[in-house]
Amino acid sequence: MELGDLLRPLLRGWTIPLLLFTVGYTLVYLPQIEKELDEGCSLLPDTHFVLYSKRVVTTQGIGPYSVEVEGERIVSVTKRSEAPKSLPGKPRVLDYGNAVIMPGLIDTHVHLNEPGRVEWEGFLTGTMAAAAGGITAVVDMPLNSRPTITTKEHLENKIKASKGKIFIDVGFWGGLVPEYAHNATVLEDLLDAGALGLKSFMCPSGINDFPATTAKDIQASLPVLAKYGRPILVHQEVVDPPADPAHLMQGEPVSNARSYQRYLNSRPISWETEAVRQLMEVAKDTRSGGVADGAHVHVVHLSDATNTLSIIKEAKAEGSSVTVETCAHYLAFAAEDIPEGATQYKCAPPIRDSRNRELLWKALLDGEIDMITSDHSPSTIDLKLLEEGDFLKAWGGISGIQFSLPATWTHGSARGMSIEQMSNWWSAAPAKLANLPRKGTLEFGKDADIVVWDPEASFVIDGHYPIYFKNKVTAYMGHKYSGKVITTFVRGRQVFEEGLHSPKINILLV
Ligand SMILES: NC(=O)N[C@H]1NC(=O)NC1=O
Ligand SMILES: [Zn+2]
Ligand SMILES: [Zn+2]
Repeated sequence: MELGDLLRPLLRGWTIPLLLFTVGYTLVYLPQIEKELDEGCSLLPDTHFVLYSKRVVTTQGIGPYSVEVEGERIVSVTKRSEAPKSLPGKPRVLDYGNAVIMPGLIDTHVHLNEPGRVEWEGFLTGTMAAAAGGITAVVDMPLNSRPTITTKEHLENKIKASKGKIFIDVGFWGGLVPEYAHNATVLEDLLDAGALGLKSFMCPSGINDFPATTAKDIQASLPVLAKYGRPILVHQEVVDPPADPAHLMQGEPVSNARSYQRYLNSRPISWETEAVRQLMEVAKDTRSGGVADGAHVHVVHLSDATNTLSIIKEAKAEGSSVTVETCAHYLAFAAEDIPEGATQYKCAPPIRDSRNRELLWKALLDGEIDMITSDHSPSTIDLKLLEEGDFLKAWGGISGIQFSLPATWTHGSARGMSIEQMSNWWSAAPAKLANLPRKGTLEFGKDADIVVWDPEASFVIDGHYPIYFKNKVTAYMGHKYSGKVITTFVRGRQVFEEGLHSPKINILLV
């Protein structure tokens, strides 16, 4: 007798129950499993919990508060001198004592380079590093992925490439290049597909399929951006006076290319000042009643705190809709301290002298610079030419997303910066730039995007330090910082806690 013959009479009576079970399983149980999988995206099993510490950064000031999280949102922020008790039937209380509970950082200037250059970085490693650094959302730049994100199709392709690979919220800037700058349909399609705004370069970007735009090209995009109430972010250098050919990573070998001063001379302050002068001319269109009223111009990675900043201040005072960021590395490092051949410090515009660094800090503290980003722009290690130490030919870009918080805190607290100021530059202001109204502060109804960190804990980034971004060459290596991230929550999911990451969460801001 075959096995089937044996089972047949047994199954006969079971046919209907089996059928019912299958249908029930598919309709009721499978969705439940999906939900549990999503819940498994957190290191914490709870979906309703309370965070407490003596130093919570709220819109009412910093102090002892409890922050209640339910699902993805903050459902209450309450002042109280003691941690609430964990009682049966009540949400679990996580008491972080004297640590700081703060809105997660939002880094609006990050190059994740996927698809197309995953050997440089990627969604997985880049967002793991961000989560470990207390960053709960990044906005990815349209370069250096391949293709660059200049059309709707390219953006859709990038969104697809991110599926199942991200630990935090990720949004996207679209790219503005001369080919489409005057084509409103292409730009509108890109914005409709979810781009949070546009980004362009006023000088060669180092990536061939992302050519430079002129101020006129940028001006042409502004009425489209006005219609959507979105910003254009601009890399503010123009090759003026005409090039020292060395800066373009081509040309003949140049003597003393290992000297940082040599590199600094190749990209003078005048490049930055002239670009911003041209840009602030076209930004006049954003003024109230102007042809691009509703659009916004954002200057990325300000490195010069002298003439360039003065022009930006003037444009703001005259009513143009303008903001400016600087990067953690301009606030942490100074040209005089960069060793010969140390190309891990190469970026553009370059890190300038310590006098300028102090002026950048003063401008932040005086409210003249609006926010800070990482401009995390990695490449493979070989492109950094660490052995030759050739500053003129090495890839220009600093990897450091994981260290933004400790670097800002260490250098800022030494200059009188408060935790609330830091939170404003790293969370509230970038949320506004990227138009993310549910993010940036700890308030009722907002996304539960939270970092808990210890300002007093210090550490050295050495060869043993766990670095999560892909290519572990960084300007921050060898330096000592205070400000250790304890844990990071993204929309109520605990995605990082002291060396451990949750499974990926896969949420996009588009
Ligand atoms: N292409 C690219 O990422 N360039 C960036 N690197 C850098 O240091 N400045 C930049 O604009
Ligand atoms: Zn740039
Ligand atoms: Zn950049």
